[in-house]
Amino acid sequence: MSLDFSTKRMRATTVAIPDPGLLQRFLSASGPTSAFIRRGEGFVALGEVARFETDYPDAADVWWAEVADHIDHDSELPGAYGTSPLAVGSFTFDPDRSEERSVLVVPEVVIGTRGGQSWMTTIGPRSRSLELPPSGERLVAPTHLDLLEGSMSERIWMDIVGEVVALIRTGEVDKVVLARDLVVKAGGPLDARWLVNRLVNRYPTCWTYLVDGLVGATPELLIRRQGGLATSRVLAGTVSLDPQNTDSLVKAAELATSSKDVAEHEFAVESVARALEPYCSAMNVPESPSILRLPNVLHLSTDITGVTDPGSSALALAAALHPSAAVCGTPTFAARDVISELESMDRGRYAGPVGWVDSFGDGEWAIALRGGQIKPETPEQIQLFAGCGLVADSDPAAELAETKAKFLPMLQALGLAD
Ligand SMILES: C=C(O[C@H]1C=CC=C(C(=O)O)[C@@H]1O)C(=O)O
Repeated sequence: MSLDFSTKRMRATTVAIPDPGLLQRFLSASGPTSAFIRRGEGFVALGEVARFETDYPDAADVWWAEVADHIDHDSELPGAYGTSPLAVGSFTFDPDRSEERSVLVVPEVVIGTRGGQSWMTTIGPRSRSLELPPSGERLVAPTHLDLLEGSMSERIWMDIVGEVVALIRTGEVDKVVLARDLVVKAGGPLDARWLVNRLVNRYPTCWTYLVDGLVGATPELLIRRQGGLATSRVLAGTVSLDPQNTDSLVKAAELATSSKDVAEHEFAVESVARALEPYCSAMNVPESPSILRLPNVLHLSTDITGVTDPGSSALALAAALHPSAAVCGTPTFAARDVISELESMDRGRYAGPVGWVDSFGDGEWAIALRGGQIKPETPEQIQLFAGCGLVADSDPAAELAETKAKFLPMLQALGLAD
C-alpha cells in the first residue's frame, strides 16, 4: 500500500494489557504476520497498514521516518521502549545480486511484552478496535517431509571451501563466510507458526524471527538502539556440541584457545567496531571474547556497546553495519565478490538484517541466521541456509560439519532431527 503523505495521517493507540501469555499464540493463520521474540519478550505483529519493498535499508529508513511523521499516537505507556508504532523488516544480504526484495512492513496490530509490561499498539487511518485478537489456534505439524540437496552437493561445497581457502592463502582476502543451502519439501503448505513455536521453546536465548516467510532463531544481534545506547553482539568462531551436551566445558576450552576461531572472531569484531565508531561518541569493545552457549553449538561472542548520536535510527545503524565480517568477510567488498562468484546460490534475505524500528528510531536488528525462507509460490517448501567463516587454516570437512550443526535448529523445528 502506498501512502499519500500530503493528505493522509494515521492514528496509533497504545494500551497496557494484562500478560497475554505466549506471544506466538497470537500469530495469525491468514494475512501478514510477523514475530520477533527472545526469552518470552518481544512482539508479534498482525496485518499490514503499509509496505515498502526496496533494495537498500537506507531507503527504507527514509521511508519509515516519513511514515512515522504522519502518525498521531495516543499512548498509555509514553516513552516505554518499543511500544510506539513500529515497522518490521528483513533485508537481503546482497541487494545488487539477489532476486529477492527487502521489505519493511507497518503492521496494523502489535502485541508485545517486555520487562513485565505488556501492551497492544494498533495503527491505521482510523481508530481500531482495542480488543485483543483471537489466540491459541491449534497448530499442525508438517508431514511427509523430504530433505533434499540444495544448490550443490556436500562434495562440491567442500571443494569450493578448498578453493576459497587457497585464495585466502594467496593474501587476496583474509576471511570469507561461505554458506550452503538445503531444501525441505512437505506434503502440504508449511505453517511458519509451527516453526516459530518450536524455535521459541528450544532456542529461548536466540531471537526468533518471522518476516514475510523468512523464519529462524538467530543468536546474533547486529544492533539494538535504545535511547542513546547502541549494542551489538558479534559472533564468529564455532564448535559443535554433542547432542547430550556432555562435552561443553572441554569444547569451550578448545574454542577459546583455537587460533583459527580467534582470528575469525577478531575480523568480525573489528568490522563492527569500525562501522559503528562514526555513530558513537564513546564505545566499549571488550579485548577478548566470551563463550556463548546454545543447545547445538558454542560461539565466541563479543558485546560491543556505544553511546550513539540520536539522529541515527536503529535501521540506519543496521544499514551501516551490514554486512559485517561475521556473515561476509574481510575486506568486505573482496569477500562479497568471492561469495557471489563461488557460492552458487542466491542468499536472498539469509544473513541480512531482520528486526524492527519504532517511531523514535529505537529498535533491534538481528542477523537472519539459523533459518529459512518459505516463498508464497512454493508454500510446501522451505530453503534452509547455514554458513561458516573461512580463514587460512580452515578445513573443508570441519566446515561442512559446522554447517550441519547450524542447520540443526531448523531441522529440529521441522521434526527432522531430535
Ligand atoms: C554465518 C553463520 O554464522 C555466523 C555467526 C556465528 C558464527 C559463525 C562462524 O563461526 O562461522 C558465522 O560467522 C550461519 O549461522 O549461517
